[in-house]
Amino acid sequence: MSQQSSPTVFSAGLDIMEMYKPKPDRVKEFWTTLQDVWLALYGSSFPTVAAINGHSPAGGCLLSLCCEYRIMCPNYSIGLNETKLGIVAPKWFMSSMLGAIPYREAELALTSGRMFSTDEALKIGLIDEVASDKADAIAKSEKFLSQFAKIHPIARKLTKLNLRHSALEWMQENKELDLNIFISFVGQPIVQKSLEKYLEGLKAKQAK
Ligand SMILES: CCCCCCC/C=C/C(=O)SCCNC(=O)CCNC(=O)[C@H](O)C(C)(C)COP(=O)(O)OP(=O)(O)OC[C@H]1O[C@@H](n2cnc3c(N)ncnc32)[C@H](O)[C@@H]1OP(=O)(O)O
Repeated sequence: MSQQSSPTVFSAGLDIMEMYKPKPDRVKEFWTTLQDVWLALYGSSFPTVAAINGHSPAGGCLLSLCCEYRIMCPNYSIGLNETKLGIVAPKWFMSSMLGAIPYREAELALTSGRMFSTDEALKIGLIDEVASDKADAIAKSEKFLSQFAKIHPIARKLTKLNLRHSALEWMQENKELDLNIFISFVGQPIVQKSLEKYLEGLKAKQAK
């Protein structure tokens, strides 16, 4: 079960400061750590559920998409908003989203970098249930997980991993390629300019 202790943020996604003016000695570790987290969580043989008790943009949304079930508290936002930062959600971010919502919804959401409210996310299937608060989200998560007590664990595990096999196999075979794409993409001046503008927007919002 994945849930967070911040009062309003489930996960703010990747640290933009690691991508803005990236330090060559850190960038490889930064990206491979993310790949490894995804491999471990998306490929976990255990049943997994995200209790989303706060905003969940980009990498935060990805974290929840790695789980089999998502329960979200009201009045927060969730989505893969990368295009709003002038960056591109990698192939495996996209395939994680496609595991939850139909292609058409994913294409519209990804190309516009749309963030969904809790109710909108429920409507398109990006989340599975709405909880009234964190305690309710945890109770609902436990209820979801408890149903697997009656299911043969090996049958459940093999079914899950077979369904996720091609995405997991792609990553295992292409970690280096994916890292090189990230490094060359993030180093481009146009990408750096976009990240700078996005960070300025965040600061301006905070100053209000
Ligand atoms: C081919 C490969 C291409 C590359 C692909 C890379 C994929 C990228 C994935 C990502 O995850 S990118 C990150 C996307 N995240 C966001 O867009 C979140 C932006 N933040 C927000 O929307 C809000 O901050 C919030 C999370 C909703 C919280 O709002 P709140 O009002 O509570 O706080 P703020 O005042 O906005 O922020 C406080 C403080 O935190 C800084 N900050 C917020 N998010 C990030 C972040 N992701 N990285 C670094 N810093 C972040 C924000 O600037 C404020 O900083 P200070 O002014 O206090 O220094």
